Amino acid sequence: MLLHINATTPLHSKSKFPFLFSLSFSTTSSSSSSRRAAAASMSYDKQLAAAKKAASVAARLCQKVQKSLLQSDVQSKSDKSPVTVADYGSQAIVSFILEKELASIPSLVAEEDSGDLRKEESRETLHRITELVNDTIAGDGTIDVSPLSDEDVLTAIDNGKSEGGPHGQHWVLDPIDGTKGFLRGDQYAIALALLDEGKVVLGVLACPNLPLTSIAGSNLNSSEDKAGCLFFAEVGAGTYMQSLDGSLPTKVHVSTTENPEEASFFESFEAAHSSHDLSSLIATKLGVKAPPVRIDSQAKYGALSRGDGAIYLRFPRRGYIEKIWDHAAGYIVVAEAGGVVTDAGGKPLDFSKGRYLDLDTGIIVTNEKLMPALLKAVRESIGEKASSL
Ligand SMILES: Nc1ncnc2c1ncn2[C@@H]1O[C@H](COP(=O)(O)O)[C@@H](O)[C@H]1OP(=O)(O)O
Ligand SMILES: [Mg+2]
Ligand SMILES: [Mg+2]
Ligand SMILES: [Mg+2]
Repeated sequence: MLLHINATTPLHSKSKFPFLFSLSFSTTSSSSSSRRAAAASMSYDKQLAAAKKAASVAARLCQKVQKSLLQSDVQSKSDKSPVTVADYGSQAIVSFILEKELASIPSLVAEEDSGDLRKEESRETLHRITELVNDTIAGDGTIDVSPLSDEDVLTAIDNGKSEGGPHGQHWVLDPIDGTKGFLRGDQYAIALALLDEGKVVLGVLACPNLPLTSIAGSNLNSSEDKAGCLFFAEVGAGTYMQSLDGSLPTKVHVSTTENPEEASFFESFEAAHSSHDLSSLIATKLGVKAPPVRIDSQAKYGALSRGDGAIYLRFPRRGYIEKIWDHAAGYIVVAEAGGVVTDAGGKPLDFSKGRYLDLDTGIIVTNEKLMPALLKAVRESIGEKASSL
């Protein structure tokens, strides 16, 4: 293991953030060096700048809504999951800003669509979303555009209908990941990533309620630190974190612990999203001593990327199909920080198959040293659960 004290960013010759000071631990790995090699001829700096701007402005819209959430702001989708004016507003803003900053309509794979908003009974809701989008854009002060109409907002939302896939570039967006956390006033994230030829090449996670300081051992939902975090990663260039109000970025790295007794693990706050029983069995088998840290959304990946915890376990109920927007940004934020993300069978996640992830049972995340023991504990625990049914 090497200890780097960086006055610039000497990670590789294609230095992305020469103005940074950072203290980081790093390990050399074949997977990260091959990612670097693949990235050597490609720069996504312009797209990353656009993505950071889009996610930050969308986060402002979400913060405004979370402060004054009205009953009428929340609706139910056909799958019974909640959706709010902020989910739609955030998607419209990200879609609109990407188009404006990059001067072309983005191919966007995003969670929401305008179907319900086009219904007659949603007219008032749509007006409220348009008003929120226009107020947020005007409040930013750097986006030169005349106010958007309801139709402009619907069109921006519907840009998110792309199917993704293995060819070309596609943006991947969850405008509010963790809507249930958002409604509770807890953690949520605006998660934006870029796929190039089926691979995630950059990711941005805006986490408005995540403290800038470590949440290890603290009650994160009552923290006084309200700045919010913006994590960003570009393939081959590492992961950085800054405050949502624009502090200097610092480089982050996953926990390097090899000892499960020192490791804490993250899982969904919602028991309906991931089996708490199975993760408890895995943690016990592995020798983890600390109780689980339950957080909504991809904020888990952000917190993991800076070493607040060492493991993330996610086991949705049988039959639930994971979507690429629920993991793409989080995946690269953790991978570029030195972490490993696989399905429960140890296979890397494949983001090239369209809107869905095709995977074995669940998703697990940790550092390279702990992964073999974690995979063994996962395999044994799943086996025990199956034989006890
Ligand atoms: N039944 C479910 N099982 C697993 N995940 C779900 C389920 N319903 C919604 N989700 C999605 O899981 C993610 C949040 O999981 P968690 O917060 O538990 O990590 C969100 O993307 C949420 O969607 P959404 O983006 O609509 O909030
Ligand atoms: Mg949703
Ligand atoms: Mg989501
Ligand atoms: Mg969502």
